[in-house]
Amino acid sequence: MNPSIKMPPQVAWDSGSLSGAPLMQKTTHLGDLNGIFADDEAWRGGDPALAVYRVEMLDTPSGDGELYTGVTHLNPGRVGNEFFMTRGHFHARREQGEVYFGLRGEGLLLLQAENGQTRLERVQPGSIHIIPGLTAHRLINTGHDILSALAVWPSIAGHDYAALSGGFALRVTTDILKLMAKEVQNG
Ligand SMILES: O=P(O)(O)OC[C@H]1O[C@](O)(CO)[C@@H](O)[C@@H]1O
Ligand SMILES: [Fe+2]
Repeated sequence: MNPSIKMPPQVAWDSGSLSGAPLMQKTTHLGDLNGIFADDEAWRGGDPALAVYRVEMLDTPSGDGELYTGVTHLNPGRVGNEFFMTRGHFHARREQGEVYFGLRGEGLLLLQAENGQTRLERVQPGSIHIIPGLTAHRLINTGHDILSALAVWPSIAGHDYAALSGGFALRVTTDILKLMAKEVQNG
């Protein structure tokens, strides 16, 4: 018998769109992000129905050893002077890591250790981000276009949002971004 060749799901590298397999989708609107942005007044003044980010995921099995694959499409925008970002989370199973790949747009991946120490990685088409266990993660769109990043993570990882109810220790605003650009220029 001839071996058969299966067509796997596809990601369109330019748009980040997934196809060729059953998908799941979730859109997070500005109104869902109460308490996430520093400027509460600016958040209240925004349109709660505005889409901030959309996650499309392959509808694949869960359980020990299974991996999830998804693409986050984060719109450009700001609340006050803070850039649009994902809610951000630790994994409920803290030791579980994750890999992100930048597909389009430009932004930052904010990483935070359990002791509150933060670091930033530049996200751009082709960038690879190894998020180790015990590390909270959030995508931030600092550009003018949609920021899309592919993520692969263990299905057992889960999400812990409560551990970050006080917010991440670093906020990326227009002012901070200008400061960081200056530091890069000055070496
Ligand atoms: O759960 P948050 O912080 O809204 O971020 C969503 C993104 O994070 C993931 O959980 C992957 O870490 C995906 O569901 C999605 O890519
Ligand atoms: Fe995650």
